[in-house]
Amino acid sequence: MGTVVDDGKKEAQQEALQEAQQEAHGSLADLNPTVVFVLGGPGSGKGTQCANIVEHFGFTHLSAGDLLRAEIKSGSENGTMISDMIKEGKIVPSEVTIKLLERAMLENGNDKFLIDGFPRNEENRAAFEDVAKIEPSFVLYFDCSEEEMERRLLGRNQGREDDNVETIRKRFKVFQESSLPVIEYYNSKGKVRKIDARRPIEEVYESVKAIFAPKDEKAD
Ligand SMILES: Nc1ncnc2c1ncn2[C@@H]1O[C@H](COP(=O)(O)OP(=O)(O)OP(=O)(O)O)[C@@H](O)[C@H]1O
Ligand SMILES: Nc1ccn([C@@H]2O[C@H](COP(=O)(O)O)[C@@H](O)[C@H]2O)c(=O)n1
Repeated sequence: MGTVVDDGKKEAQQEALQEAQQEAHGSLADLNPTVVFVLGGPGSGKGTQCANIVEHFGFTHLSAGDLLRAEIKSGSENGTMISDMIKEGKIVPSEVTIKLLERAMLENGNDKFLIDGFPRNEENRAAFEDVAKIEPSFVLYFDCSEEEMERRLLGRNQGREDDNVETIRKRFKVFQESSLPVIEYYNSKGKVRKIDARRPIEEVYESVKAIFAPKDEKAD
């Protein structure tokens, strides 16, 4: 167990590291990126469609869930807390997730980001707005039935600890209670582009393409 002095030292080191990173990579305000939030229930196909968008439209894909899982693997002091939250389908405190997103955006340096699986609740949304001062251009919302999402997640086979029936149902509940209100918030601002995600991957992508390359513009 660390002493108070050790903890204080660690915090100071982290702050210094963050300042150094900011100096090296600038700030999000300098970068002023285009951001599209990609939302939808677990297993609705967000990651699958993001890969297509990256390939054809020059966006960088940042999945909040992937960043959190990488943080666990890195041996970070937050690793155990994050792992426990993910196993329960709970939402990790915003400051943790936002730091990871901010760092990834600055390190990457692209000015077009698909932010997948974020904001997951009202706290995520308000905190990101506060820290990053970025409004999304729009929100891509993949709408899918729970029955279909559960079928997909049980067949995903990526060894994820949260892809089991018990946790999947908890994740559905969190989506209904915490994430849908965020989608409704953006809908009230005219920012939601809703896609029927129950269809086959290629058909869903046709609808996605129409949003990113309207009318006669063609993707590569
Ligand atoms: N339209 C689709 N039809 C059938 N299967 C699909 C479709 N889209 C994605 N899948 C499959 O469903 C599984 C979940 O997809 P994906 O990982 O893209 O979902 P996600 O929304 O990113 O999930 P999560 O939020 O849990 O990370 C994957 O195995 C993927 O291959
Ligand atoms: N903004 C977020 C995003 C994700 N989480 C946690 O990660 C789990 C997996 O997320 P996926 O998007 O990869 O399905 C999710 O169930 C949460 O536990 C989070 O806390 N905050």
